Amino acid sequence: MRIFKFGGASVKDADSVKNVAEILKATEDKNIVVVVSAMGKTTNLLENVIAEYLKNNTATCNEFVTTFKEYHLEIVNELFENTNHLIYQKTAKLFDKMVSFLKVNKSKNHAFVYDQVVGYGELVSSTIVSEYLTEFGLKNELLDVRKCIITDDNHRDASVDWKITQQKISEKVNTSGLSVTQGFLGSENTNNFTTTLGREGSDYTAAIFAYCLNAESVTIWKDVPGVLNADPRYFTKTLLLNRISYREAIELAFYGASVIHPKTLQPLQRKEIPLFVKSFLNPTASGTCVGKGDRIDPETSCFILKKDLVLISLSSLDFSFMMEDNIGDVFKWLYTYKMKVELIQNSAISFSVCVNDKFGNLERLLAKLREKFRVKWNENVTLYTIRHFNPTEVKALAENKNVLLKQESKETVQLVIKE
Ligand SMILES: Nc1ncnc2c1ncn2[C@@H]1O[C@H](COP(=O)(O)OP(=O)(O)O)[C@@H](O)[C@H]1O
Ligand SMILES: N[C@@H](CC(=O)OP(=O)(O)O)C(=O)O
Repeated sequence: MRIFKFGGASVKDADSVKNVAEILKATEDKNIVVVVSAMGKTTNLLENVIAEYLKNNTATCNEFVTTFKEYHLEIVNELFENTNHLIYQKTAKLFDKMVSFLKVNKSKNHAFVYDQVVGYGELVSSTIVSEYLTEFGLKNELLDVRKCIITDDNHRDASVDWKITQQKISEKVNTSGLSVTQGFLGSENTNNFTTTLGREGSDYTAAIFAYCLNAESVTIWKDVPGVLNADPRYFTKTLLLNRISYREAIELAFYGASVIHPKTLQPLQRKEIPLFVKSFLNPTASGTCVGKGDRIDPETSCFILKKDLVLISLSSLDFSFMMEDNIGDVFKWLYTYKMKVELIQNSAISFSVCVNDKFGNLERLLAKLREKFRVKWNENVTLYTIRHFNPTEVKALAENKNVLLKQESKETVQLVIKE
């Protein structure tokens, strides 16, 4: 049994969906679970629907809904010649369900509404991919992942209930055929409402299936040749990493190498299931293999960056030390306001923390911190991380940049830079 994950870029238009079918056709193994994400940038589009909906901007919300429908219908029109094909009814049903949720919903809980709406990206894309594979001659079963992955009710960042999920996946997945399912989604155990596993969480979905099915491997198909030693969006010279250890991959993903979702690696490492990162543009190339061991091949420095972070610097109002009690309070509030902590540094009377304000709570956090500390902050900072650095590279990176903070350990240098 193998797990293949196709992300937004690999199903962004009709040609890409056709390419997915070609990749599956060329694979000798027929026992595959295919995990698909929403097409292209659909999740961003649905985030706009939700934002406008919650602001009661009905006209703008409806415009985004129309764009969502038209985008998918254009892909369907190109994929299916028969205008009476069942796919038209199936997609129309999903569109109607989404719209009627928006009509009848009374909840103002952003995270809850978000999960109920954003999930339609994956529900529509998996339906189109599954129907197209059938049309193409690849018999498959469309699985509702919400009947397989069971989570708590922490909407937008739900945690998996591994015991029930294991049981459900074993029951629902036909291990001798091709299944297509949705990435990113789960459902609440108590009432079946849709939950999501965090943005870009479909890689993690693939790892959950792999873990529960004791899969032979996971392959995530990307628009890059594999894991590179630097983010190709920001660095012109990059090198393909042929092989990396789980530990190295966890570190890279944690520091922000967005090619692999950080939660993906732990379940795979626990069962020593290899992860292949391959190019859907060049499927026969070997890509990157993440597996056992402790090295990276080739041995090289890796450059990662995270943008749009906030650096908060605190000092005590009365010149007292920043000790356990003060720091304990800071962490309690960071947790309460759902800040993702990227880096911390402290001295006797000051404490700096670089955070990702994923849920838009910065103002509230700052207000709370001001009750107890002198607070300074810088928005829109970038955190650069260099693993296996050499000093010349660090110097070159920092040149002509406004470095607000630097932290160095044996293997890693991190710089917080105001661009
Ligand atoms: N170290 C890296 N190696 C390769 N790609 C990277 C790296 N860091 C960031 N990326 C970015 O990750 C993208 C692929 O991941 P992602 O956008 O999540 O794909 P998908 O949504 O299709 O699954 C690449 O297009 C690339 O811009
Ligand atoms: N569609 C979701 C989940 C996901 O993982 O997408 P992708 O595989 O395209 O990163 C998102 O954009 O967050």
